[in-house]
Amino acid sequence: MKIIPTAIDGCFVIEPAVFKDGRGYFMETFNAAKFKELTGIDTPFVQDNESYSNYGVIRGLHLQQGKHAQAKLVRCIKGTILDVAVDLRKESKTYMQYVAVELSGENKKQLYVPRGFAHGYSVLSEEALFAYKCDNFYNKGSEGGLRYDDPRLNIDWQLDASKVLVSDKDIKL
Ligand SMILES: Cc1cn([C@H]2C[C@H](O)[C@@H](COP(=O)(O)OP(=O)(O)O[C@H]3O[C@@H](C)C(=O)[C@@H](O)[C@H]3O)O2)c(=O)[nH]c1=O
Repeated sequence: MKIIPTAIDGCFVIEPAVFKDGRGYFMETFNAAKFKELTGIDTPFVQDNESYSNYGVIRGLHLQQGKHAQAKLVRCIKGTILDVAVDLRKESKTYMQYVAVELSGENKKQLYVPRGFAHGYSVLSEEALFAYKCDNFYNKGSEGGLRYDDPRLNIDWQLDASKVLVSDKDIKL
């Protein structure tokens, strides 16, 4: 397992060790002890989520606020996505800056998104299976976010604009 820092403090990429053999491969997708040793974060992840989407879907940019804030450890099991984390920590040097990382079933990279970030992703492949761990429970009443096309961010989601599919909830952000 390797930790690769990003341009934003506290947000980093994880490359798990992958053991390939004649049968296929094996990898640890999360190991609390190694995670703590390498990152210093003693994370009590309490919820695991999975979502499936087709090409053109953008989910985000989401966060939960206040005491319901969530850190997330995200990965793409199948397909390819562009994962985006926007720093909304008011005191941060990189406030309103973002990291964008391609995560795929092939590269097996994970992104750690700290509390105080808005998070989203676009689906670049025909289909994508996405999974993530959260260190706080889902709380509908504390949901907030930014629109995927917020002009202050001007994120290139790497999609054909005519194929973009966003939920009604996310259009209203
Ligand atoms: C996120 C979530 C949703 N739900 C329900 C609410 C709703 O009826 C249905 C779909 O919810 P959403 O449209 O919010 O799902 P989605 O747009 O996939 O929301 C997710 O997007 C990504 C980018 C994130 O970062 C996540 O934290 C989460 O906000 O699932 C839960 O029951 N538990 C959860 O933890």
